[in-house]
Amino acid sequence: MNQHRNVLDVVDSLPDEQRKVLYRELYGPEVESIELDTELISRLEEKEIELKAYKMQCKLEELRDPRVVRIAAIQNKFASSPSAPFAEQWQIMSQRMAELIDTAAAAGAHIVCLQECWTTAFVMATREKIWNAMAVPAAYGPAADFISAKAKEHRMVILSPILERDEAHADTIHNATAIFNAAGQFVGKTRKNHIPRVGDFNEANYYTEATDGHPVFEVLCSNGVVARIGVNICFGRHHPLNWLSYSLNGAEVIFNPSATTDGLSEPLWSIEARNAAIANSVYTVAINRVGTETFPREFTSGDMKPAHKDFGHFYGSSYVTAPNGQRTPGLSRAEDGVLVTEVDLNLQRQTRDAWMFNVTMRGELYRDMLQKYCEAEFVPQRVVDPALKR
Ligand SMILES: NC(=O)NCCC(=O)O
Repeated sequence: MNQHRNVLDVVDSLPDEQRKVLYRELYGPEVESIELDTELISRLEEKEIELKAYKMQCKLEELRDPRVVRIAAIQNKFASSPSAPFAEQWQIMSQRMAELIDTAAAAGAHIVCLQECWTTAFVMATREKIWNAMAVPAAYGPAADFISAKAKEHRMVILSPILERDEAHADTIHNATAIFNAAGQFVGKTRKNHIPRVGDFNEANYYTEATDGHPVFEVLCSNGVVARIGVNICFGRHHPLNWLSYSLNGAEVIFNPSATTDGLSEPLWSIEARNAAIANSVYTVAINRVGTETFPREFTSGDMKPAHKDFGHFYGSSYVTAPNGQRTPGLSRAEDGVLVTEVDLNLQRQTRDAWMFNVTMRGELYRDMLQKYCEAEFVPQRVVDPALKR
């Protein structure tokens, strides 16, 4: 069996009747595919780019116009080699990214998000500081100029997750996402709130937890729709309060640019971003890298395993979930791809009106719990079985 088949490939190979039942149970009502230009698809085959496009369902409302936008996720391998000279790595990577962004534009995307730290290999496993040389400023410099030009060319909002060098703050390094509007202007940046300390993800050697809260960016799409977007970077997807905070600040779509490997998180992948969409009545866009990145020197991870030069396979499988839990099929586990999803942002309010999680959330209950928990004198609220009492 092809090791890169995923659950939907298996579901798709079933007889129609069974496929429909399983699909409904796993992913909600089946999403509609968007017809794509066959010439475009064959051009993309030559470039080894998978393009999938879907449309989420949403009811028409009597008093509000639909607010339809196409949101896109890009997942890709590191196109260069981590052993190549740094300038060459950037050149090859940006060339490949140009093809992927052009693909999203050709499929009519209004907002596109790239994967976590797209400008570099996922170097943090090594703990070597030489890679800091590849960090770039968010608002200016090579990555910003490149993304700004692409945003302007395609009149597309672009979310560009980078390894950031903050020159104004003593050259510190951060894991950030820069947001550019459809005119190519820098809108702002946001940083990673939760830094992993698991497996080979040794990111605390490079940067610290963000202190900028949960900013939500209100952006104007080229079709006139205003969308409110948040960016929950990678490891933050394991933290429900992180998702909640973007949603409380008004996010309608929360992107989750990630880099995560099969031995570690794959069983969690299809659950977490989808659950966050349901719990917060938002669209979520989970994006993961693909491929295996081999570094020039061995590293260890304090887990008693032998030294190694790669940290496993990034399994892609990027997908989108709607506020009502309906989700798209994922992109491939192994190939570069672009996932375009047409959504009506009105579905957020429709879902809230139906389920009322926004009304039943009991904010004050959890405010009080967290307040107590954060105090040094915190005593857990436990009731002990008398049989256990001495
Ligand atoms: N990039 C990153 O935060 N990865 C951590 C591993 C995971 O969250 O699955």
